[in-house]
Amino acid sequence: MSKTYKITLLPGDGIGPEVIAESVKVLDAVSEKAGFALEYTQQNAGGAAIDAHNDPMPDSVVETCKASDAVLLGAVGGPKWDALTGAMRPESGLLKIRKELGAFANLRPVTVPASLAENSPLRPETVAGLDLFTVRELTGGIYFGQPVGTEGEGDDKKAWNTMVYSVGEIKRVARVAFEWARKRRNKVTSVDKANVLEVSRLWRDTVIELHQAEYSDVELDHLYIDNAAMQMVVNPRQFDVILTGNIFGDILSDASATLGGSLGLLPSASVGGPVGIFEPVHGSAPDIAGQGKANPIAMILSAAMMLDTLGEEAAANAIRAGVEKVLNDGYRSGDLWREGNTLASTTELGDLVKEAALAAM
Ligand SMILES: NC(=O)c1ccc[n+]([C@@H]2O[C@H](COP(=O)([O-])OP(=O)(O)OC[C@H]3O[C@@H](n4cnc5c(N)ncnc54)[C@H](O)[C@@H]3O)[C@@H](O)[C@H]2O)c1
Ligand SMILES: CC(C)[C@H](C(=O)O)[C@@H](O)C(=O)O
Ligand SMILES: [Mg+2]
Repeated sequence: MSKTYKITLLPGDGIGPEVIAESVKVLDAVSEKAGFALEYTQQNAGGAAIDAHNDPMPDSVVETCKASDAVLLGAVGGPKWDALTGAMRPESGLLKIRKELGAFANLRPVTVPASLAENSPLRPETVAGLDLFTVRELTGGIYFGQPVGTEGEGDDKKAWNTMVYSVGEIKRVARVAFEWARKRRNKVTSVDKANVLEVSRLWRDTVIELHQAEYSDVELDHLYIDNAAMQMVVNPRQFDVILTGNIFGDILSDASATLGGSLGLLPSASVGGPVGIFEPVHGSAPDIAGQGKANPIAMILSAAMMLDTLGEEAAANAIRAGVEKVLNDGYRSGDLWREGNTLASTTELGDLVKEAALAAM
């Protein structure tokens, strides 16, 4: 009997459904060849769930996710729902599912194959062959801290959010970063704002203590977030694993999209709980939705990270090899296209990656 994994698909909004379809196409092909099966349950999330159920993440969807082996998520949000506030926003639905699944560590790798270096807005020699890995805390910090509120009227109207971390929250995500560093080039750069924020002072002290107690074999340094954002584009090769909090990681990981030249390339895995969520770094890209222009590679590589987590590394590696082959052969969606490349649509890229992945098995 071949192994069957239960996957919940949350395509979401905008380009979410378009890129999810390509990842499923690739997954179906490699799983069949590798001899395991994926059984999908598709549910609404974000704006699509607001439209269908008046709730961006209904409890029934959370229960389906909890009962599965992994969740593949496209993207949520868009102009249609932008006037909504608080828990009714599509983005709140995403925060809810991350929290409910205990996905406190968001892994955001960035690799730039030599063939992509010419597509980067940065110099090819700055980015060719680059390989870095951000571990972003995902269920705490200013996204979740209390109190949150708005009060008053006119010029006296105020609003506030609170950035809170406990030692326990910092330690558990820092451990993830140190463990990944040991499997990679053995270096962690912790990014904070300890020159200004109490919460960052605690972050830095806790990372230093944990490092001394359990991970002194790993090289550790610290950068302030403003400097880190600058270093990311000027000298990205200094980084191996970047460890940072929720909002700094959000910003820094979009900045890291400049390295390969597009957000449409960056996958992520949100892990730590019993069921992982595999979601591209990008959003619903309303500006290109419905036009066949979306780059499906971020979503396809997120699906590969899902297979790694399920223990199907051979199929995951074949997907990554397929993506690399297609890029080496010069195919590009519009976000990356330059003179000399071959322009490909979302579905064409999915087909090409599928064939190249199968050939790599
Ligand atoms: N994980 C998520 O669900 C997620 C992440 C980020 C933003 N969002 C939401 O998405 C909506 C749009 O946000 P935004 O415009 O700030 O960010 P975005 O990531 O959707 O788009 C930013 C830019 O990158 C481009 N882009 C993104 N993904 C691409 C892809 N796969 N292929 C080609 N180009 C791509 C877009 O066209 C756009 O120009 C908002 O509602 C936001 O809250 C959701
Ligand atoms: C849509 C939003 C809630 C989300 C985040 O900030 O975490 C997104 O920007 C991301 O990077 O996954
Ligand atoms: Mg983001």
